[in-house]
Amino acid sequence: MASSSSLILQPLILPSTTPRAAFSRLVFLPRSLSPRLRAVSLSTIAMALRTKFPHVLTVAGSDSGGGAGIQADIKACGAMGVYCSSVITAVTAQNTVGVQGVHPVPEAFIEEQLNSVLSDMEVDVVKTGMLPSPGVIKVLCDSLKRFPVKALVVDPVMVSTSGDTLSSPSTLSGYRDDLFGMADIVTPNLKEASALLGGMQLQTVSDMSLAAKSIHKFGPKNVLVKGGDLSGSSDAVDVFFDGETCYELHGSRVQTRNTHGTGCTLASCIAAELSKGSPMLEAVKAAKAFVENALHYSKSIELGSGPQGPFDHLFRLKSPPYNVAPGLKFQPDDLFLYAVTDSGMNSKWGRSMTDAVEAVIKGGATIVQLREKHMETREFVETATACMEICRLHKIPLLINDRVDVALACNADGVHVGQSDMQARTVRALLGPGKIIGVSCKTIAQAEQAWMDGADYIGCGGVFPTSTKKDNTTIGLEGLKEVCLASKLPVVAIGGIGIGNANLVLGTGVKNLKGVAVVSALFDRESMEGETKKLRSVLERVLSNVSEGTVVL
Ligand SMILES: Cc1ncc(COP(=O)(O)OP(=O)(O)O)c(N)n1
Ligand SMILES: Cc1ncsc1CCOP(=O)(O)O
Ligand SMILES: [Mg+2]
Repeated sequence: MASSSSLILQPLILPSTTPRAAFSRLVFLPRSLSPRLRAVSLSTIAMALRTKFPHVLTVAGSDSGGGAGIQADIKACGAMGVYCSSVITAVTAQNTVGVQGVHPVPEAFIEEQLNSVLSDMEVDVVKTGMLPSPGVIKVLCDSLKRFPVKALVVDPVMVSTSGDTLSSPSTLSGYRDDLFGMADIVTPNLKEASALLGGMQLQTVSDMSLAAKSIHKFGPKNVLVKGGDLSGSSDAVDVFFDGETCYELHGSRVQTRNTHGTGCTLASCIAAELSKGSPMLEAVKAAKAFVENALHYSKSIELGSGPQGPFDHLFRLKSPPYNVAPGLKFQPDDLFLYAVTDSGMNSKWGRSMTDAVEAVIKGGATIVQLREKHMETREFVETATACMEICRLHKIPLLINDRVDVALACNADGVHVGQSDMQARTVRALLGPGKIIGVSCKTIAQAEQAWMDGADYIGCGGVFPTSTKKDNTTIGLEGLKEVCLASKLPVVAIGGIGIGNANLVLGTGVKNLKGVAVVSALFDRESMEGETKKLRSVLERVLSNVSEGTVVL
């Protein structure tokens, strides 16, 4: 083995994002190598370590308004951290009012653009948008046969939301007979799915499932039917079919006029995620979350006088990182065993907050809230940051009680607020759409307000008398049921709950009552892990009895 004196330290300039990453890429070569061999070795290593930049090629039309088409695709891919090249199939004159003109690019020149990019630039995924004529579809299919790529995403753009035609009806057979068979996914909206299926009526989610299955027969590996235009639906439901299973993907319907380009963006984000190596369903979910976030952040944009405005793909550049960092997405079932800490109890038993959090997670807690009424702010942030690390490791959401500032500082998954804390609507504005917000409610009116304010769940209680929270009114099981039945939100019960009475709570069998939140029954005990395990097994037993129809009291 060469001694250190016979080694040269040869830093290679290789793609790296941080100084630390650059340092870890320094390469040692023996001094004894001839300069020529050294040069050859270095270039071989450089080639081997070269970072391949994920690359999406979009084949679509230009939107002069910048909200949809090629412009949306490039911005979306950039926002997802992916390189995007573009083959332009048509130039459109459009704005927020509608499409004023379409100027198709000659097919031979589309072919030339495809050749230029595909022959040279290592494209991973091709995404298609506006393909104005059957001839363009044929040119594209031929190019893809000559230059195969890892995946093909087809957004069968036919008519703009303003009702203007973007591709001739004769393209329908080109899509169905030629392009779909090569596609990894096709992403029609309701109108496009209906046109592809000869005018089939699509009015419900089950119609969408049928449509997805029928379109799958044309040959694509996966189909996503987008339900953004489904009338009477309070959320944004898309149906994904992978040839075996149909999935309903629910998202929140963002109230905004700035929706121009959502279809192009969704398909581009799917392509971008695929180019990074994500599996298809994960790519679709990530794309849907991106679009939902972008719509949220763009609600206040005012551009143009028409009915449909553009949104901001690059919202992440302007938002503080804690607002957009992907945290744990809220799942109502996370409320099943909700552990709420108490520093008084921890110090009584001589344990740190981190040990306490680790113990309840090991015992089976499904979500944790740090409820610290007296801790100094600096200590609270440090403790919360340490607890966040533990929770992240175990994929358990961590919420902060009352203190939005602490939640922001430690990038917690969310905040729980009560009726005298900051209003949930303000918390939502500060935390952004991706974070979890819980609100304490004792009445139907409070539950309605929590829903309107954008809360994710309700904490309802005290169900039984408790000495943990002073002067707290007890609402009983009846009060709990009343709030649950009046709200669409998932509910967690709190107050005086433990191993001895958790069955009474979950045994009510109310559908949106998802779990129990517990302080003293876990933290004012010698073995927190053991107590959490016991409570979890009680809850699981009740749940299985309830789902079999037996209510255990
Ligand atoms: C899950 C859960 N539900 C209710 C509460 C109570 O919150 P709040 O009414 O703000 O009272 P304090 O906890 O702040 O005393 C909660 N913390 N968690
Ligand atoms: C925070 C809170 N909110 C309503 S009751 C309560 C206290 C619950 O504590 P315990 O589980 O010890 O009864
Ligand atoms: Mg509070």
